[in-house]
Amino acid sequence: MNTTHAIDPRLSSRYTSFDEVPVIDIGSLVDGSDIEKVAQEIGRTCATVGFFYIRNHGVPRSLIDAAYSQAQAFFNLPFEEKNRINITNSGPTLRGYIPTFAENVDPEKSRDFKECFDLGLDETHVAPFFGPNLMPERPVDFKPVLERYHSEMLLLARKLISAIALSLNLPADYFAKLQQHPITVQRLLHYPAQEGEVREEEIGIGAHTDYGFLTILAQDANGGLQVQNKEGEWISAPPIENTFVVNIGDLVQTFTNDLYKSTVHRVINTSGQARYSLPFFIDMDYDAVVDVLQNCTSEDNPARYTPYTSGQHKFRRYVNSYAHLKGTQVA
Ligand SMILES: O=C(O)CCC(=O)C(=O)O
Ligand SMILES: [Fe+2]
Repeated sequence: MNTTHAIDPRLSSRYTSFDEVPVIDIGSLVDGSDIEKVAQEIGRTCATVGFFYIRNHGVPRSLIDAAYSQAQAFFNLPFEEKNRINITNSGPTLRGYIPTFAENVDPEKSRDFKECFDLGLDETHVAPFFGPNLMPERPVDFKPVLERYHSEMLLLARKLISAIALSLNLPADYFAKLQQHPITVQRLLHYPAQEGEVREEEIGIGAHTDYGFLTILAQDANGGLQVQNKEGEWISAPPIENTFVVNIGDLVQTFTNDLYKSTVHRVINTSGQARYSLPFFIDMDYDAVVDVLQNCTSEDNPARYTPYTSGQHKFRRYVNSYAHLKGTQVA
């Protein structure tokens, strides 16, 4: 990665050894040979970093490459064509195309210089965040390739989630029971090349935590993802071949009474190139209640959260970040 131009000093990150965002080999979780070992490692990392790379995840390289190709072909379409499937036309489904600056995850501080496309799998289930996708007419293989990619992500997420349950001394299917029809979003992201000095007021994606349970991210070779550590320092999470970046979201932090961290992160694309990434998000069922786990409380450490539903939390966070939802009443 070449840093081709000056960067606002407030945006600098400290490159540290990969140990800071650890790499976990999940081969024995994927093939079932030593689930417990991987679960313990994931648990330790969730309690310290909240972010980790996974290696030996079993997702074919050819499928990941195909998903990137479809994303690039889609974002290369004329704006008017993409804008026909704008998320604002999707009603409560909240799927489709999101132009630059239409979603700002840290709106007080920065505008997000990114465009997105969101799709889901469950097109018949009836609840907000579910329903028909808004699919583009081109590229022709967009729908089948991305649905396949999304399905693979869901399978992988379920394995990781069972490991998270085991790491908390819960039955492997503890969370799965609250994820019969989970809200999922497969997002495609395009961060256009930023010209001139990159300033904090306008970066790829502003500082935020993820709203859901778990995120699995494929990032291209251009870098730019930064993760905030306990001291408030920004640590780079550079691309590593044949890995995904996994992070836990707000729902896990609530379930675990802050034991596991929903870590703040952002993207600053100083590569001088267009950057693409493919984050997959999984929450719980829309109506599932997110409440502090009993085994994460004690007399000295009472519950720090009052229960809420998964859908309620996601919708609140959307209202804060989507221009077209500003001012919407939230239950
Ligand atoms: O593009 C990335 O590397 C991260 C994106 C992200 O944080 C998000 O979509 O929530
Ligand atoms: Fe994120």
